[in-house]
Amino acid sequence: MQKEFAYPHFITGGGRRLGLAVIRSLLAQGERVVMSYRTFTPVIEALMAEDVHCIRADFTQPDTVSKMVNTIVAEYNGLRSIIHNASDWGSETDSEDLNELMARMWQVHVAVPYQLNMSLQSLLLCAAHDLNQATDIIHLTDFVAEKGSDKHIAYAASKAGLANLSLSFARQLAPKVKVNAIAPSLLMFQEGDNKEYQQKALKKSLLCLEPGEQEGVAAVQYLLSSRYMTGRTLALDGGRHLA
Ligand SMILES: NC(=O)C1=CN([C@@H]2O[C@H](COP(=O)(O)OP(=O)(O)OC[C@H]3O[C@@H](n4cnc5c(N)ncnc54)[C@H](OP(=O)(O)O)[C@@H]3O)[C@@H](O)[C@H]2O)C=CC1
Ligand SMILES: Nc1nc2c(c(=O)[nH]1)N=C([C@H](O)[C@@H](O)CO)CN2
Repeated sequence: MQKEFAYPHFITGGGRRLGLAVIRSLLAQGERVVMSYRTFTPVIEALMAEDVHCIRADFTQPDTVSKMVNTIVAEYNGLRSIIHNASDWGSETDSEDLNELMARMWQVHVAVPYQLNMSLQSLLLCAAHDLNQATDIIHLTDFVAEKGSDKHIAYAASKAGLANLSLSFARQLAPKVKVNAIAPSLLMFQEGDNKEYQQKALKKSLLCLEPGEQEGVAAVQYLLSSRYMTGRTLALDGGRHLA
């Protein structure tokens, strides 16, 4: 199979909300995109029709992850970025088996991002050499990685692990690859969030607003355009750390 020469962005969990918004912003810039999805929906079908390379992978099923890695390595000579967006916001109250919950949180938020960074870093380095500019790894973490969460304990711990990956990979891959994190506290509510929950969540920050997915898109775009940031976290939290 002829290898593709344009260096695409690779984003995980691109089928909805922030991941999908990031894809749309990259396509609008004329960039090529490879994405992973877990659930096939009409959105995925539409992205395929727009020449987005959509690869199915459930991060709790290692064989689907390995197959995805093999596909990317076989079809591309380099990657412009890896954006780790896929996430499972698991909670202790919704879980009957806490060992399974912790294992799943670690798998989705730490083990697979680690595997992808280790397996695909040569493609990032190759693109950086050819483009003569640094390429990027971006981890979507969470405000609670630093502060903890009493309702999403395993989730918060796994996001802290993901945040730590940013530090290690920033050391390992500099100067050819920049590695940063984005830590939102609130970007957008879930459809099922009731008014009482939303009001309580909004009051946790100084700015008391739901910024929406474009706040996250702007942060991704900043990191991709920055020439001098690595090993850092962009905190998108409305001043919650001071509230
Ligand atoms: N929304 C917010 O306010 C906040 C978001 N964040 C972080 O920002 C990022 C984007 O948030 P948001 O858009 O709300 O995320 P969502 O929870 O809406 O979507 C996450 C994506 O991850 C995918 N995913 C979930 N589990 C798996 C799995 N086991 N294997 C593969 N993919 C999986 C989903 O795939 P599919 O749809 O195909 O099932 C989905 O597309 C996440 O990392 C999140 O933790 C942090 C703080 C606040
Ligand atoms: N994977 C996800 N992680 C998180 C989500 C989400 O919808 N998906 N949402 C939040 C909330 O914004 C929470 O911080 C306040 O309601 C956190 N992480």
